Order: sequence, then C-alpha cells, then structure tokens
Amino acid sequence: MTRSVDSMNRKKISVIGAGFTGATTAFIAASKALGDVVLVDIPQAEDPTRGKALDMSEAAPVLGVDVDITGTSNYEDTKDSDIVIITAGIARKPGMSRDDLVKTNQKVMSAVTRDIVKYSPDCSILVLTNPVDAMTYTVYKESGFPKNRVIGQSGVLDTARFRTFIAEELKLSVQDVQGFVLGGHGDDMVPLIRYSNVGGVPLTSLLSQDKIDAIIERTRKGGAEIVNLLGSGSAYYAPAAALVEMAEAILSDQKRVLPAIAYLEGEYGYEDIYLGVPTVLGAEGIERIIELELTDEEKSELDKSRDSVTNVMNMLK
Ligand SMILES: NC(=O)C1=CN([C@@H]2O[C@H](COP(=O)(O)OP(=O)(O)OC[C@H]3O[C@@H](n4cnc5c(N)ncnc54)[C@H](O)[C@@H]3O)[C@@H](O)[C@H]2O)C=CC1
Ligand SMILES: O=C([O-])CC(=O)C(=O)O
Repeated sequence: MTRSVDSMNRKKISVIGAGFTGATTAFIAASKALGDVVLVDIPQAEDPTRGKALDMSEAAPVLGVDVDITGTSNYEDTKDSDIVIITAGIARKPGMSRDDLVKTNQKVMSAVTRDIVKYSPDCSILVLTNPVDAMTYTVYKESGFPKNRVIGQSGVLDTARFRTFIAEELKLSVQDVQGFVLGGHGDDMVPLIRYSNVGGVPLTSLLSQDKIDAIIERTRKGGAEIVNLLGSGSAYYAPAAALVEMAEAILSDQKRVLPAIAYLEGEYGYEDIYLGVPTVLGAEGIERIIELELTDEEKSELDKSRDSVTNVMNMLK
C-alpha cells in the first residue's frame, strides 16, 4: 500500500465489503476527506476491489482531497484503523425479509471480526450488515470489545427517510425537519412523533393524523420500497451517507446526538440486547445513551420492536 505525504496525520477508515454500500461509503468518506480509506473484499479472479479504489483515487484531484484509497483482500492493510465499517455479506432480494439473511451473514460477521480485531485492536466498529441489530450483537460478542466501541447503523437512515417524507409532504426544507426513529431495523421500528418537529413546530400542528400514519408506515417499509424498485439488491446511497455521518461524529469527536444501535444493560428496561436508541457519538464511540421518557403506548411499541429483535437473536446459535 502506498501512503502519500502527511498520511501519518490522517485518520484511517477501513470498509469491509466493497459492494454497493461499502464502495459508496468509501467514496463519500474520501470525498469529505475524513481520512485514508481501505476497502476490503474477498479475493476474486479479477480485482474489482482494487479497481474501485483506483477509480476513487482518480477522482481525488477533481474533488480536491488528499487521501489514500486502497483496495485489498489483505487485512494487514487495515492495520491500526481508527474505525472499521462492516458492510460485508449478502443483501435481500424482493420478497425476502432482512431476517432471512441471518445465518449467512452471522458467519461472515464472525470471520471478518476476527481479522478486524487482530489488526486494529483499538478501533471502533460500525456495523451495517443485516439483520443489523443481531449482526451488531454478533460482532460485539466476537470482538470482545467494550460495548461503546461496537455500534450499529439503523436510526440515522430510518430517521433520514422519515425526515424526507415529512419534508416532501409539507414542501419545506428537509434541513429543518427533526425526528427520531427508535427500536430495531425492521417493520416494527418506532418513529417518535412527540419528539418530531419542523423548525421547532410540533409535527402534530402541521400534519393530520392520517398523513402522519401514512408517513410512519412508509418509513417502516422504506427499505423494502427501495428493494422493490431496484429489482436486485437494496438501498446504498442513504445507508452510506448515514454511516459516514456516524463515522465523522466518532472520528472528529463531535458529540453528536444521533440514533444508533447500542448495547443495552438496563436502559429502557432491556438487558443484553443491541437496539436503536438515541446516543451521544464522540471519540469513545457511544459515549452516552439518552433515555427518553416514553408514554405507555410508545413503550409498548418499543417492546414489540424489541421482541422482533429477540426473535432474530434466538436464531444466532
Ligand atoms: N443497516 C442498514 O440500514 C442497512 C443494511 N444493509 C445491509 O448491508 C449489507 C451489504 O449490502 P450491499 O453493500 O448492498 O451488498 P453487496 O452485495 O453489494 O455487497 C456486499 C459485499 O460483501 C462482500 N463480502 C461477502 N463476504 C465477505 C467477507 N467474508 N469478507 C469481505 N467481504 C465480503 C461481497 O463480496 C460483496 O462485495 C447487506 O446485508 C444489506 O442488507 C444495506 C443497507 C442499509
Ligand atoms: O432493506 C434492506 O434490505 C436494506 C436496509 O436495511 C434498508 O435499506 O433499510
């Protein structure tokens, strides 16, 4: 791997899985000059991973960024990463649920985590691979890392979809739409209307209950909507943008308040489970879990989502 001048001062981001989400994540991270990027995939007869990395490197002069982008199947190249993002594994096809991926992707998580830990024992790990709550749990157990350094991505993406649909309905800037989607990354996720607003104005003052219910339903099925439109594979632009926002919060110690899949030990009344909750993301990974006060109805929706994640976790044997 060649390292350009001054690379010692830059952060190092490794992305495992150079498919749609991995390559897009690598490209967005490099475009924002978050750090040097190492893209890893399994060895193949031709070398698409190196091809993608070289193509991205050739965009750097146009984008005006000085970062090294490496494509490889050798984990030694990931040595001393600050953050490792896992997107490796299989994606669902139309008609499948995310949970159908559990057996195959569990094996992939175990294998890649061993290599990540061997070369970057001090990194933070961000997991995207589905079913993501259970896969984050798998990586946590396999890595032996402290819970704050193993984090899953769902809430930033689910909230981004929710914000998109609200902005579209109201014909207002997406930048002013705030919201929170909690729970597992499945059809039972919990968009919290009481904590959602547009420029500080409560959502319930701007939209009828019927419209809000339709937006909740579309958010819950947001992944499947894209899967059906694409015909093969699943979403990757918005998931990659979500991963980069979380990675930047950690690498730049931003103390962002973002939903993340966190290991719970009593928070929200749950034990020994990874689930989407509001967190503070900074240099230590998940630095804090924010416990929102929930109504009985919201709590029972979150319980239902927790039960769905528990069902998938029971398949991890
Ligand atoms: N949590 C979330 O919000 C989201 C999760 N996903 C999930 O992310 C995963 C990846 O999705 P895509 O990138 O679209 O799939 P993809 O099929 O385009 O890419 C996956 C890549 O992983 C590689 N891979 C498989 N086993 C590997 C191993 N042992 N080591 C290294 N690389 C390996 C494959 O060769 C492939 O290039 C899927 O499980 C998908 O469901 C996707 C979008 C959002
Ligand atoms: O739906 C899928 O399979 C991929 C995913 O998690 C999403 O786009 O939310």
